Amino acid sequence: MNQVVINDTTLRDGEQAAGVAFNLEEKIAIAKFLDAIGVPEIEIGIAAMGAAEQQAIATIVDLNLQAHLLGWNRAVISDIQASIACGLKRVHISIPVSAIQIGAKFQGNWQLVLQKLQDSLNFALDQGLFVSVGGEDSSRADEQFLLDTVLAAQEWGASRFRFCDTVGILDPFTTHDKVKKLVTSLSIPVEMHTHNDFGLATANALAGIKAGALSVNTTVNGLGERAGNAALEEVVMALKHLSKIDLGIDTRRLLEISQLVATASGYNLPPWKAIVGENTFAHESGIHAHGVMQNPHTYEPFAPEEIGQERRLVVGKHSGRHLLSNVLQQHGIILNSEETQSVLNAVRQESTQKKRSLTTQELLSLVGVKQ
Ligand SMILES: CC(=O)SCCNC(=O)CCNC(=O)[C@H](O)C(C)(C)COP(=O)(O)OP(=O)(O)OC[C@H]1O[C@@H](n2cnc3c(N)ncnc32)[C@H](O)[C@@H]1OP(=O)(O)O
Ligand SMILES: O=C(O)CCC(=O)C(=O)O
Repeated sequence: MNQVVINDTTLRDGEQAAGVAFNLEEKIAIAKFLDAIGVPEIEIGIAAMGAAEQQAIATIVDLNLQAHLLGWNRAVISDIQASIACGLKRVHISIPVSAIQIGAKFQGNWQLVLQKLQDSLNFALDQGLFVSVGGEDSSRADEQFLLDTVLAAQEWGASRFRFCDTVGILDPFTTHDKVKKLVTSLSIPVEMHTHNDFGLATANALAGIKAGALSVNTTVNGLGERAGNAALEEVVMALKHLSKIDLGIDTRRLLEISQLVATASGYNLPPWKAIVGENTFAHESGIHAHGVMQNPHTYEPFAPEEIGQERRLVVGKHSGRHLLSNVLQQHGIILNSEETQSVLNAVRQESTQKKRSLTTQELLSLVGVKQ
């Protein structure tokens, strides 16, 4: 299998999440971090948005990162001129490809859309740029029209095609079928761009890769339009552990970049967020904690250190004797069986009342230890 690459779009689709607006420092920090952990390509913004965005793009270009930097454009020559003015050498040109999108935006005039693509593509190629072409709403497009469009883009000189499940309506099986058809008919690589409206963005990205896609769009924390995109941390870890594809990303810093983007976006993650949520390596339930204390693999799919996280054993409503004794022993407290059960009952009561697990201090004061 050829090497699969990440093209992270936290700074473009990620920032399109309603209510998210990164400032220049945050954009620079995110771009540098993505580069530092080995993300090979970063979609850094939309120059057509105006002066502030152009300044941010140009500043990131000037950082001379290892990663390839890509700018997002409509099939509009002035958009591409704006990208060029920022110093970008790679541009992505997007056109709508489904009947519903072409109907709403171009009154159903698909010839006009193709003409705009050809004109803007020619313009970008004349400037010596690498050009990726995106099919907005590829998943709802007529399959023959989509294929004809992509074949035309390939013939006109596009270097890659982005298959977009713009409204996240695919499942992994349908994704695999659709992407396989494209991959077998094209000589340029296919890139996956999947949305999470039904919670399937990562699964669909993986299905596309299994079908032969060689590039995948991600965003840190899955940030993005509506329910978001395929999450960088999920795609990287699922490919590594489930598909045995190591992308060479420094996974030990995934938690750190997740926290950076969460802060910059102004949105905290739910504790159960896959890979980077604060509970992904926390064990409270008696049976789980007992198992983990014998062998962490009983209830952990990989070691927490692999993403820069730490394991936590937490005493709460669902805890059992083994966990409780273990925690108390760490504080020099050894109880007999009856005493342990009585503390456990008190833990259940207090935890239910407080609607959370207990801090060590709260546990110790239940046992009568003064701190
Ligand atoms: C699925 C996606 O995520 S696509 C990316 C979406 N991202 C964004 O929209 C964020 C950044 N966007 C912006 O800042 C603005 O929308 C701009 C600068 C691109 C355009 O702004 P405005 O000129 O004010 O237009 P507005 O956003 O209201 O409407 C979009 C226009 O682009 C046109 N358009 C939409 N998609 C495309 C396309 N792929 N190629 C060419 N034109 C397009 C629409 O038909 C409409 O054209 P019109 O002004 O001639 O009617
Ligand atoms: O890049 C494109 O072509 C469109 C990307 C996009 O954000 C989407 O379709 O959801």
